[in-house]
Amino acid sequence: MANFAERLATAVQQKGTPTLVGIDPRFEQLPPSLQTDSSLAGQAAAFEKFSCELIDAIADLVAVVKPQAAFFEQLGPLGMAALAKVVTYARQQGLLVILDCKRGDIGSTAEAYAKAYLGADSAWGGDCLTVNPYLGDDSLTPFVDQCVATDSGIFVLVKTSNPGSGTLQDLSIDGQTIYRRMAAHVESLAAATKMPGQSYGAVGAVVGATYPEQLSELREVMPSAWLLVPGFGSQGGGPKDVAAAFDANGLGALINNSRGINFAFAKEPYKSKYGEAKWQDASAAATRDMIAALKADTPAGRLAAS
Ligand SMILES: O=C(O)c1cc(=O)[nH]c(=O)n1[C@@H]1O[C@H](COP(=O)(O)O)[C@@H](O)[C@H]1O
Repeated sequence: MANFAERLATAVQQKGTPTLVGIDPRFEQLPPSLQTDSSLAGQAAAFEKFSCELIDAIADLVAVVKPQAAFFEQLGPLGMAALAKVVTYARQQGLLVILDCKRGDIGSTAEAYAKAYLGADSAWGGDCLTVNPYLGDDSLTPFVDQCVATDSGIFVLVKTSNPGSGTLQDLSIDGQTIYRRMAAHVESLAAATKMPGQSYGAVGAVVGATYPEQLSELREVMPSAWLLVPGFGSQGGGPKDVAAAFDANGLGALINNSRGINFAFAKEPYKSKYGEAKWQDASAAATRDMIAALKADTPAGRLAAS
């Protein structure tokens, strides 16, 4: 099997878009027809149905999905079982799966997380995992080793999209911000996991669309790292904000949109056109619109198939 960076680049080229659909089910925001049973079992069944139908709606359009574990985890074991089925279903539809679990712990424990989530033969079968690096460099090593052993990948939090991300990440130490220092470490891991002739390694970085200046700075200092860029749509980021995340070929960045695609049926212009009854069509239309916007206003327009 090709390594993660190569599989990702190939998949993005084939679909011709860096659009990443986040799967973030919220029971009270699901189409009302799926809100019939609010017991934990009922919610878990609704999440599974919603997620799989969402995957059906967008599988031909995008290369990657990112299920957010938190929404499934809040339902306990039944939610986690639903998440496992969603991951399997997404992979069966030919999509790459980034498990958004934001794991991180001391090295010996991180090893267990890495084994749990990374690789086709792991219990969760993820192609990729989001990782919280603030326990330090040794906490990342087991994830990186597992990526190399199983042709999988990780995205490390560097500059997150939330309003409070500056509290810690923007602090300056010896004239350098913490996020910039983390970026240097991610770049060294990305470069070390790069195969000869490849542009990117198995280690990528999360950088929010809500901080376009930092996104531009971080693209430059992490030339070997794929960027996962959340914050598009509901958090305020737009195509122009993410344009600097790409390389000259339109590769190197995945732009995530969760709520804007999941619940498109509840917002104009999709609400009037599709409504709740055709919520899957609304999600597909919102995805197509995002693809078109990224194509028009970012280097993603240079992707071969676009
Ligand atoms: O790692 C992430 O995906 C992530 C990092 C970050 O800095 N900001 C961020 O919003 N996310 C996740 O990306 C998704 C964004 O959702 P929307 O704002 O609905 O598009 C959520 O699942 C967040 O948990």
